[in-house]
Amino acid sequence: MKKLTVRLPERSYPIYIGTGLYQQLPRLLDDLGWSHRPLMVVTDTQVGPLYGKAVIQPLEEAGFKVGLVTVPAGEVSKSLSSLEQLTETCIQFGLDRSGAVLALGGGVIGDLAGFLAATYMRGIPFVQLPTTLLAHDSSVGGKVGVNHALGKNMIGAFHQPSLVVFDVDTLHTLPEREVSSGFAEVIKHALIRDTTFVDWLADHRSQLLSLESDSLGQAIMKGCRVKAEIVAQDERESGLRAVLNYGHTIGHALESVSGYGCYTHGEAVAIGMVGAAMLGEQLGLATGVLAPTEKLLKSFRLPIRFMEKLSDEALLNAMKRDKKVRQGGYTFVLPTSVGSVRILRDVEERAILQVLQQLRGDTR
Ligand SMILES: NC(=O)c1ccc[n+]([C@@H]2O[C@H](COP(=O)([O-])OP(=O)(O)OC[C@H]3O[C@@H](n4cnc5c(N)ncnc54)[C@H](O)[C@@H]3O)[C@@H](O)[C@H]2O)c1
Ligand SMILES: O=C(O)C(=O)C[C@@H](O)[C@H](O)[C@H](O)COP(=O)(O)O
Ligand SMILES: [Zn+2]
Repeated sequence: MKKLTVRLPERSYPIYIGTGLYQQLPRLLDDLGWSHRPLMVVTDTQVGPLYGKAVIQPLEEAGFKVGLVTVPAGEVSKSLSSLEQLTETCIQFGLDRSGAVLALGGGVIGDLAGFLAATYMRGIPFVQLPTTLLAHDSSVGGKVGVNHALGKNMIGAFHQPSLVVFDVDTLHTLPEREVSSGFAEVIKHALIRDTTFVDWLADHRSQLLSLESDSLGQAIMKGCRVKAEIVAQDERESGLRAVLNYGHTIGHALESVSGYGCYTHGEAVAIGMVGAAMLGEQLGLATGVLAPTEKLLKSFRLPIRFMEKLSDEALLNAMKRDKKVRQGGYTFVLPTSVGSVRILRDVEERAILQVLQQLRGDTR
């Protein structure tokens, strides 16, 4: 088991990455001083039947009172109506302020259950138990929330977990599409910060896609390290943290305009990173970024173009509502070279339209 600490002034917490970790949950919760606290496990219809018992049984045997609540699998569950249902279940279970939430699943469950924990009785602690590769990103950093039809993650909070336990054994049941989707955020962490990580990903592609545990554990650790270092410097995104949004200006627009769930989050971010590379090169900020970005994403089976039918107007409107926008100007995280990025405000609409044109081509 490997350990990494997210260092924050008032609420540092550990991330454990390894195999067979759910057996150790009672001890890890005891270490937090949580012995015998009531716990509510939040999961989805796909993950619950696979891993619910493995999480709950050791905790019950150690004397914890554990409830379980399940939402439908998929992005549609990241909604205010799910939050309301979860809140009702917690009240009926008798969860009080001595209790805690355990988020067992991918990023949808992490964001939703984390937001439940942030709002329930004005805030109780929670633990992230990520089960997708993508969730190496979502389980770290404390951004929790739900979607609105008009925009991704429009309703939410910053609420850090007390602990992250990533049992990589769970990744062996992930559908192939979700494995690739997860690599989009791993690649993002490399592209924003670390050329050697970019090269390492290209060199280890076949081991990674076949989920070879040593390489996979290393990729998760490297990705979490990039994220943890940035969050430690800017917990609430007053500046630097926005670099973690690389590919998300276009990515989030694609997700909301195509209808949540049409593209996975990772697929949308992959296309968004290609768009950012096109824009960066067009604006003269960078050269030689687009081709390696496209090559790396394609090699991890990720899309690099989007559907013809999505309109410019709808995508631009969504980008105007992006959370990075200040006083109306389109805001992008753009590459300056492979492994480094900068934030650019007030990007001209004409330049964005050219990129959207270049990005069309997926006819699904
Ligand atoms: N808070 C953050 O910092 C942050 C960062 C990145 C992404 N996100 C959010 O994360 C969400 C995407 O997360 P995701 O890609 O994990 O999606 P997800 O949670 O919907 O999981 C993808 C699919 O895989 C299934 N699944 C999960 N684990 C499984 C397993 N081990 N075996 C078999 N099936 C499994 C799920 O049931 C689901 O159908 C988006 O809403 C995105 O906005 C948040
Ligand atoms: O943690 C962050 O900060 C990120 O931007 C990570 C992103 O991968 C993630 O998708 C996040 O949820 C986006 O945040 P948002 O504030 O743009 O909704
Ligand atoms: Zn993301």
